[in-house]
Amino acid sequence: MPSPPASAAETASAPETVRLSGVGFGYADAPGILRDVNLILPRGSFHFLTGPSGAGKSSLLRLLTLGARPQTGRISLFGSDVTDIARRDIPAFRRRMGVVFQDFRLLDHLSAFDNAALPLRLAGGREVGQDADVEEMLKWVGLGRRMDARPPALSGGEKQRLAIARAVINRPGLIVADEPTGSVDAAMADRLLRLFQSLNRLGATVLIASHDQALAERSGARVLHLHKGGLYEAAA
Ligand SMILES: Nc1ncnc2c1ncn2[C@@H]1O[C@H](COP(=O)(O)OP(=O)(O)OP(=O)(O)O)[C@@H](O)[C@H]1O
Repeated sequence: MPSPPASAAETASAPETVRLSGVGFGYADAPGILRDVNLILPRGSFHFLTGPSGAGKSSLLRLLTLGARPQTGRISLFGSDVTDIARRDIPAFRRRMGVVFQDFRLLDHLSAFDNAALPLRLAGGREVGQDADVEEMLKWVGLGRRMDARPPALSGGEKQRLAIARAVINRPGLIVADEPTGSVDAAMADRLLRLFQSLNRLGATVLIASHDQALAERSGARVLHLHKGGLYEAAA
């Protein structure tokens, strides 16, 4: 995989990247999705989040990525309490996270290359070597021959791999991925897992929501399980 750019993966001195304390969350027609959830992701840790469909995995990730606010409890990221964060302060936190959404959220009018390069462009400027980093990352996820294609011309698995490349290109301190291997075969799932593991070794904190229990077990990562609103750590 590409060598890390000068910007360090993790700059905060806080020992925990994520802390949820007594978090409760639900929707008007689906209350109590999360009840009194406590979670600490130490800096540089790697966790899988499992649970049946509808258990609230995506909802939990949405809280962590500041796409929703908890109804009770507190959330802190990189050592800062973000429970009542002002909207204008959210982008600064988001720039420190790489998020792989279940529905990919790619920009259809941009090429695969430009989608993957977007976080680097948003972070400012075009540093020497950035384009080579993007190319190398796209090759790593098997899109070396599809760099000029736009998302509507990509398969589901290709879109998923592009979404992952975009999420990690900036070496974020926190990587949050929602079913990042749901559309790829087992060999590619293992390859993507290795990418997340490499980034984790470089210092990133990683949380992956997945139905793929076997992948979670193969990863050797700690496994968190959501069930009936509660979060449990599976026995090692
Ligand atoms: N925007 C929303 N408005 C109302 N209800 C919602 C909304 N988003 C999710 N829900 C409901 O909240 C519950 C939890 O959904 P969530 O997507 O968090 O679960 P999940 O564990 O990620 O499921 P899956 O594994 O199927 O992706 C489900 O019952 C879902 O129907």
